[in-house]
Amino acid sequence: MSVAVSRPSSSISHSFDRHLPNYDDDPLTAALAPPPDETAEQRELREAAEAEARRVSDEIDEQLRNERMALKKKKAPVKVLLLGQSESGKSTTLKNFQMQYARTTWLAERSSWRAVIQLNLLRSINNIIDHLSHALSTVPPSPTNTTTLPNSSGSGSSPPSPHANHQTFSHARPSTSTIATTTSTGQRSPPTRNVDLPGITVTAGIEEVHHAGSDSAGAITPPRTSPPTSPLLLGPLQWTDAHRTLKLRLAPLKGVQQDLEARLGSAAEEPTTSTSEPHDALPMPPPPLSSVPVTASAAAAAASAGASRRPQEFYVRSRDGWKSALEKLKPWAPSSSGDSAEETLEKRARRKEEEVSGVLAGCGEAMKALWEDGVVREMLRRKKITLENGPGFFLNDIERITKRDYEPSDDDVIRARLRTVGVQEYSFSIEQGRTAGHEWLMYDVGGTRSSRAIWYPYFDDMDAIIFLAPISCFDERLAEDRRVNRLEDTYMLWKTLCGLKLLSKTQIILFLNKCDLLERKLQAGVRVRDYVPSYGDRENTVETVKKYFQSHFKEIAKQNSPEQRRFYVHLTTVVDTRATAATLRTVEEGILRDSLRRADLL
Ligand SMILES: Nc1nc2c(ncn2[C@@H]2O[C@H](COP(=O)(O)OP(=O)(O)OP(=O)(O)O)[C@@H](O)[C@H]2O)c(=O)[nH]1
Ligand SMILES: [Mg+2]
Repeated sequence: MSVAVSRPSSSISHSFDRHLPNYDDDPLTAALAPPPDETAEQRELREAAEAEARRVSDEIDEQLRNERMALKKKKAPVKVLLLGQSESGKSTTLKNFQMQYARTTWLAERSSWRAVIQLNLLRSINNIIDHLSHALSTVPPSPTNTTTLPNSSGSGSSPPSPHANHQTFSHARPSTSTIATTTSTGQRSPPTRNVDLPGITVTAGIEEVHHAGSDSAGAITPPRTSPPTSPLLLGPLQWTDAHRTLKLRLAPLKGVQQDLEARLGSAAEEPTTSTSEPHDALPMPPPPLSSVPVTASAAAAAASAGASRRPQEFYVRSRDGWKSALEKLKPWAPSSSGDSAEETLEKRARRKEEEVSGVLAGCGEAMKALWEDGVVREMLRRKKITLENGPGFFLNDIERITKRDYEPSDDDVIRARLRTVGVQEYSFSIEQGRTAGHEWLMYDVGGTRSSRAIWYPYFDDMDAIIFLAPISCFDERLAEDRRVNRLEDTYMLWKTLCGLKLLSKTQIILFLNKCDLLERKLQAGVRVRDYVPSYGDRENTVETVKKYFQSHFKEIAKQNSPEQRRFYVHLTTVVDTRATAATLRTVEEGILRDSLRRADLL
């Protein structure tokens, strides 16, 4: 059949023309071809119909393309960045996520935290010993007060050090003294203690200790509670030879701390004050973000740009952070092969671990005696040292942690302190619940001032930011720069983040954290208005203070955001895993909903 085909006028038809030079015998082309006697009016109508068909077709193509992208986005992991100053609780929040949503990995990693927890405990003990040594150096040893060193059989463990064992000092007669101690929660224990160890008796030598506000006023807060009622408190501390013995007995712990620190690397170091630190809360100028992908090299580049300030801080290893530090400390799996060099290393490492556990087990009772000693507590109180409120506080768990077969609990891991160095990426898949199956990528960053330069490359492409603001810190100063108030620094950071145009469409969720410590401080009588003048004459109650801080953060966000954004806020105590689980469920669903909604809008 031969059909005459008039040349179609549309571009589609032209392209047909090019690729299929001869249609004469094609029935489909014949069917679609305009009638040979088409009038000008008909032709106009036909062409309009063709144009409309093309438009609809293009629209469908576009829609399909968008749906494909949205689907891809939906399948892509939800990305969340944790931000906030150092010790604000970022890693602790990440741990809560991991514990709740990636239980299998959590359980697999849990025992790796043992060394970190041991180190946390050793830091506290050695800190006390430093103060004790200083105090003892100022008093001459008593000729009558003598003590024997504890032997190592008490806890069934090996001697901590050859020179600390088997030494005998003449014995101190225990006297009956009555000591009230303060627990980590601020409660007083019954006033009944003499400190007795196998082979050692610590005589406290004071009758009563009153320190209602002693343990919770915070590191730089002068206690504002009523003065002690007992005049004995005002006198010199009654040091005895038992304290000297304790000091000697615990001397090997310094070396063990150094050993663990060496194994953990720079994450185990806490920042020290540097007055040359930059004053701005978020120091580095942002690089051209749109062109910077979230990669290890981008982070490393940004890091090295800031490295001139404090090189040791920029030990950036994107995608690992504390995870790799823990990796180093993972219990060594038994090797099935022969006596290879690797196995020798393994054996050595395992032996080291056993040595650490052995020393701790040997010193457990002496450590407990030191921490529970009334004179030592009184010394700490007078020096306004509140270890209970600090990071990695495990002094109330000495007995458990110094056991040779100690295994960290969930709670121990949550409370363990290991500074984040660089950026740690953590991925997990929600295991159950309404959002099961979704992949998440969480980024945890180091929060010290000099670490913040490496945050920028991560701002791009985040579904949400969780910003941790520790509201108990209103009376504290930054460890890395003692001139800067911690709350002030957090305000500055919050303001900067809210003001960034790049983040104007990113959901920012604010965690007003460390509410438990805030409560403790207020109960101890610390007044917010003494540190935050704008607080004025408001009541110094927990609820009023929380409300005040909340509205202040809200106001900063409102005034500085380039576009209006919803204010998401949660009052948290992220070491409280139960309460945090409920918060995280809300946060997780909210972030996911927002991420999917944005995907649909693409
Ligand atoms: N009491 C109490 N302690 C908390 C809370 N949140 C965190 N901590 C403790 O504070 C310490 C510091 O918390 P991290 O989560 O390590 O802080 P970070 O923000 O990751 O700090 P960097 O890694 O230095 O940036 C840890 O020992 C936590 O256990 C809280 O709400 N209450
Ligand atoms: Mg951290």
